[in-house]
Amino acid sequence: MGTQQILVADNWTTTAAQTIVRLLTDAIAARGVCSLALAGGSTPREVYRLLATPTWRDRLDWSRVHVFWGDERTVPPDHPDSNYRMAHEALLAHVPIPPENIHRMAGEQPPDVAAAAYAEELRAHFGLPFGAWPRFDLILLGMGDDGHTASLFPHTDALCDWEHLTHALFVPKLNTWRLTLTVPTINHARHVLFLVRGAPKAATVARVLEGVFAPKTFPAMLIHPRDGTLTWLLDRDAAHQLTHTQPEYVE
Ligand SMILES: O=C(O)[C@H](O)[C@@H](O)[C@H](O)[C@H](O)COP(=O)(O)O
Repeated sequence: MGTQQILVADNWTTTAAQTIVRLLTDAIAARGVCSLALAGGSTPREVYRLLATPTWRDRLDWSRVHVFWGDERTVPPDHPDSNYRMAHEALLAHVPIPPENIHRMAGEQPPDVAAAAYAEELRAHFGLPFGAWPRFDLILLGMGDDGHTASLFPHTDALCDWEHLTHALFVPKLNTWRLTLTVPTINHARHVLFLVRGAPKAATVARVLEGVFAPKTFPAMLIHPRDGTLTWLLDRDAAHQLTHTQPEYVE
């Protein structure tokens, strides 16, 4: 069974970067290469920008890093809403990562086509026999104030997909389609790191970490790596409604 830790960091962005570099460095030392799935949205942008600065950029051998996405919007890669575009602008354009190491979800394709193609790309990269699951070294996740993570949105069919590596889903509240890794794909990772900050997320953080199990309403509750670590990295604002959980406070 996996392990869970809750960290509350005063220097949240630096702690996030340190954690990512440590986990990827360990993976490279162990297997010569690592696989990182990026989160989208706005929260991780500052972490990506820090990782792209010269002092941080040189802490990783980017030739040994393969970058994937946990989810993507159904837009072209140059669209302002694209998670690929955000990561490219904040990080990937500034580090010496070979283009072939960047595994983009094709948001511009029809959703089902893009999801199936990404599943094939995962099978090829990880060399998966049929029925096997990819084992990412690190998956970064954000969380919406509705408890969604990646594009696993409340009360959608994506939450019940225990068969596929990826899923294309229509999200009624957004009136749009999304692409996402499925719960089992995420839960087969070696490490999952939730990056959540800010007071607006505090009530949902407390509900997900301390409330009654209600995964259809709070899909982040579904994330528990079977044989890996789950780390919630919070700032004090996002953690301030926790009542009986004992987080570890770090600088
Ligand atoms: O594509 C996305 O939007 C993300 O993958 C999504 O799961 C995000 O992490 C949450 O919505 C939080 O978004 P913020 O960081 O912008 O609050």
